[in-house]
Amino acid sequence: MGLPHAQAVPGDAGGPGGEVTGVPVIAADGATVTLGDTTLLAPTTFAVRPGEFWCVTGGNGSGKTTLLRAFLGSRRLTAGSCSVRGEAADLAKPSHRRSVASLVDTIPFARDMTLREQVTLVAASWYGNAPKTAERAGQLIERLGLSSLGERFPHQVSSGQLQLFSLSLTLVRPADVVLLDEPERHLDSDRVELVATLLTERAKEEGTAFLVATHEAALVHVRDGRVELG
Ligand SMILES: Nc1ncnc2c1ncn2[C@@H]1O[C@H](COP(=O)(O)OP(=O)(O)OP(=O)(O)O)[C@@H](O)[C@H]1O
Repeated sequence: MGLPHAQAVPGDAGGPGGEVTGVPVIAADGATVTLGDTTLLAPTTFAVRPGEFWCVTGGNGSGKTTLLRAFLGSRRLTAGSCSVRGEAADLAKPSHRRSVASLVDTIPFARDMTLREQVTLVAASWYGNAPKTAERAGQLIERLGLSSLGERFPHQVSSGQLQLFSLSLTLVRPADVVLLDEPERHLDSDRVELVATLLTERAKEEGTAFLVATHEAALVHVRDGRVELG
């Protein structure tokens, strides 16, 4: 018996249900992961263009994290392909790592640096050590409501605040594609709205493509397209 197929659902901005116009920045073509008799990801096909915000939905164990890891290049497919800017997703390629920012697996924190220092350090590694870099980091910290916590260490903030800090480490760098696995973790509904606004603004203003695995209606609501797994 063949594997079930994932279903791509168009959003308000049009999606895979219709013909994709423009060059997709990420594309899955029959992407499948099996391990022996176990299916981690059923064959999945869709394409996301620059500036689009896509959600990946489906029940627990339906393959959302597996799909994100396939685009990250850390999970090998057993059939089909996942490509970023026309090239197979492969973590070993510097060009791939430059294109893709992610919060899929836990980001390690430095215990002895403040939140602001860590976000600024990541920004400086991409944009150089300049006053404008610190300003950029500060603006993101402020947008995520962390300004008053910037001088604290990771062990001095709550789980939701740590999640916002992880998001700021992910979003402070340039990227063609951002992969997020349940960014709503530990966040109250006001913070989820804040994050949804920030992400969709970045998609529209900077042309970043987002692929976001989520169980959160507020994020699904703002999508341009959706991949339904399971
Ligand atoms: N290393 C592994 N070996 C065998 N099965 C695995 C492995 N990793 C994941 N799976 C299985 O693959 C399926 C997909 O897992 P995945 O983590 O992608 O699901 P998910 O949709 O992200 O789930 P959740 O909503 O619970 O986070 C699950 O049934 C899981 O048990």
